[in-house]
Amino acid sequence: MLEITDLTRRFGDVTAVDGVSFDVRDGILTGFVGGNGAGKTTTMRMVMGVLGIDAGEVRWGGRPVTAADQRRFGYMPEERGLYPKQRVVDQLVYLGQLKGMDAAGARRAAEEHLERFGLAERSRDRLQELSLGNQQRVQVVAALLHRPKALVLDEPFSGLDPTAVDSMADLLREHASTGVPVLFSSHQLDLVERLCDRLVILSRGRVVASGDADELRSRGPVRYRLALDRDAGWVREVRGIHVVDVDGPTALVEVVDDGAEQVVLREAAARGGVREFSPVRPALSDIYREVAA
Ligand SMILES: Nc1ncnc2c1ncn2[C@@H]1O[C@H](COP(=O)(O)OP(=O)(O)OP(=O)(O)O)[C@@H](O)[C@H]1O
Repeated sequence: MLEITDLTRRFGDVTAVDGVSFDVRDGILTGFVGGNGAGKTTTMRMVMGVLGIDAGEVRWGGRPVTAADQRRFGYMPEERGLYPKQRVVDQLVYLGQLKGMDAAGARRAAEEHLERFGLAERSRDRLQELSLGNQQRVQVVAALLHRPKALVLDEPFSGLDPTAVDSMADLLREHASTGVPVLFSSHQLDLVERLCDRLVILSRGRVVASGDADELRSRGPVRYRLALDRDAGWVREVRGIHVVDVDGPTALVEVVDDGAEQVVLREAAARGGVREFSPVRPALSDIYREVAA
């Protein structure tokens, strides 16, 4: 497990990362979400040891992380950093060797992963001849090649088409299922919600929420959908609720005072013609907007 405690980094007057704490647990995917400039990249760089830490610490396996540990992690940096003119497979073999693999083992692993991503036929191409999405896949292969002990990926899904997103997600899940902690950043909340076991939401350098999707949703407002066979405008008169929307015979209401939904239900039943009265789980995007506001 990677434990990130009170991590802080300043650039001049800007505190890019401000006392950030969260765990990246073994065997699951943790999504790191936040808007532009929230501090995701800076946090990941500190975890990987490519940027100094002003305060706080990163622990691995219960003790402070070392440079030797970080070499055994897989990292996909924001600045992708592969060589455009070098052939795909040669560059993967080279990177594998830098990570301590022998040439034959690195070649085998590279070919296996390229095959997996449908890139086997491109392995002799120069990187710059590939589409941006395929270059991205090669970049992820580079991070995975040496069977890393932990994976830290900065925006691995950006620019990928839906099929590539699915194959990338399968690959990450497969690695996670071998007990590896996986942390990846993304702007795409819907994607993170679909793929992740846990989410960490960052805003202006601070963690504003973390947990699994259900836990986060349960912090959101409780809403009910009401559908009648006649106009639902009367809900506006009910106390203890906030009316989010009324559209003819349907209404969406938010419970402000505990139990106020029962008042709505009783009133609806008394008026007759209730077709539906059901709780609505808030979308994670609503929670995100609320906590990141
Ligand atoms: N090397 C640097 N020098 C000065 N300021 C920096 C540096 N790196 C990051 N920052 C600032 O730190 C803050 C956090 O940036 P960071 O890149 O970590 O955010 P992010 O969440 O990864 O954003 P994005 O999703 O846009 O990549 C921003 O205000 C950014 O301008």
